[in-house]
Order: sequence, then C-alpha cells, then structure tokens
Amino acid sequence: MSENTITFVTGNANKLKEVIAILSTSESQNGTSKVGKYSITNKSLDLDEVQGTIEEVTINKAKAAAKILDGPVLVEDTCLGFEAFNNLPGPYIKWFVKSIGLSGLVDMLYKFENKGANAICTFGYCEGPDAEVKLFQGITKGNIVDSRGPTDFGWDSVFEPEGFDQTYAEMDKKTKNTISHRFRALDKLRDFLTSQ
Ligand SMILES: O=c1nc[nH]c2c1ncn2[C@H]1C[C@H](O)[C@@H](COP(=O)(O)OP(=O)(O)OP(=O)(O)O)O1
Ligand SMILES: [Mg+2]
Repeated sequence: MSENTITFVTGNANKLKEVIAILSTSESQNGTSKVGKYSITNKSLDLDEVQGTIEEVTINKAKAAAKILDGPVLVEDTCLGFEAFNNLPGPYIKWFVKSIGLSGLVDMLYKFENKGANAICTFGYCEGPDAEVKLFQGITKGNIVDSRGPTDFGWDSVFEPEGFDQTYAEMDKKTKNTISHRFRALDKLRDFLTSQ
C-alpha cells in the first residue's frame, strides 16, 4: 500500500457511505476517495471505545486503529447531545439508542421545553502507531422531534436540523450531506489533507 493511502476504519456501513459520498470527486472509484495526494480506502473494524469526552474517545479510537493497521488511519466518532442535559448522552448516544430506542430519546426530553440538540462529528487522523492524533470537528444544531422518516441510520429520524422542516432521515441524502455534522468535519479534514 502506498504511503499516501489512509484507511478509514469504522464498523458502521452508513457512516462509510456518507463519507464516500461527501468526499467523492471524479477521481473516486470502487469506494476509494482521492483527497489531495491521498487515497482514502476503508476497513470494517469495531474498535474499543473508552469513556471520556468526544476528543478522548476519538483520540483513543485513532491510536487503536493505527496500532492494529500499523499505518495512516482515519476514524470518526459521532455524538448527539441534548442542551437540556448539558450535551449528554454525547459520545454514549449509541448505547442510549440501543437500550431505550428512538422513542426513549424523545421521552427523555418530555419535561423540558428546550428540545435543542447538537450533532457533533469528530474525525481523528493518525499517521501511524507513534504519531499524534489530529482532530477535525463539525457541529450541526437541531431539535429532537418525534420520529419521522426511515429509521435505518441511528437517530436520523428524531433529529431535525435548524432551518429545516425535515428530519435528517426525511431529507434526501444529498441535502443531508451538505449540511451535516459529518460534512462540516470532513470539510476541515479535506482542507488539511489538501494542504499537505
Ligand atoms: O449521521 C448520523 N445520523 C444518525 N445517527 C448516526 C449518525 N452518525 C452516527 N450515528 C449513530 C451511530 C451510533 O449509534 C452513534 C455514534 O456512535 P459511533 O461510535 O460514532 O458509531 P459506530 O459505533 O456505529 O461506528 P464506529 O465503528 O465508526 O465507531 O450514532
Ligand atoms: Mg463506535
């Protein structure tokens, strides 16, 4: 593999699809994206996630991936935090969705007028087992609403981004991919990689 190949490591096929769509250019092929001098390929691996802030979680994921693959890696951690809960569940949103479901998330905010939520995506880039991890973060603000639209990707159907009357799940993918937390984080990563 060339030294300019970065492997995006995730166990989440929907994330991967969005990353490929957002980074796609005429040069992309077979799921490999071109960014500046880099080719970004991918590998499906479920990495251990420590407890901590989103930055700590992402740094650890990136280091774990760089160690396993012994080369340049990219990982991503996604948070959904409620303003009424001082931005929790945050990095633990996955376990909330798993255990209480989407209606459970909506019910958590039952007694709060403030339904505000922040979707935060943090990419961690690490060149190898001994390298520092660089972080690139994107945030999209919105509100938690009763589930509307397909429920095949995480909490998409209960998150209505500010300025829109559709949930992420109801939007066409192209629209989500131009305003999402993931798009905003990838925009920063793209700037960094193209300046290398
Ligand atoms: O755009 C999104 N729209 C809706 N839901 C989303 C989105 N992006 C991640 N999600 C879900 C997946 C998981 O339930 C949690 C993040 O957890 P997170 O650890 O980052 O993802 P993961 O474990 O599925 O994949 P990975 O192997 O990359 O860690 O939020
Ligand atoms: Mg995960």
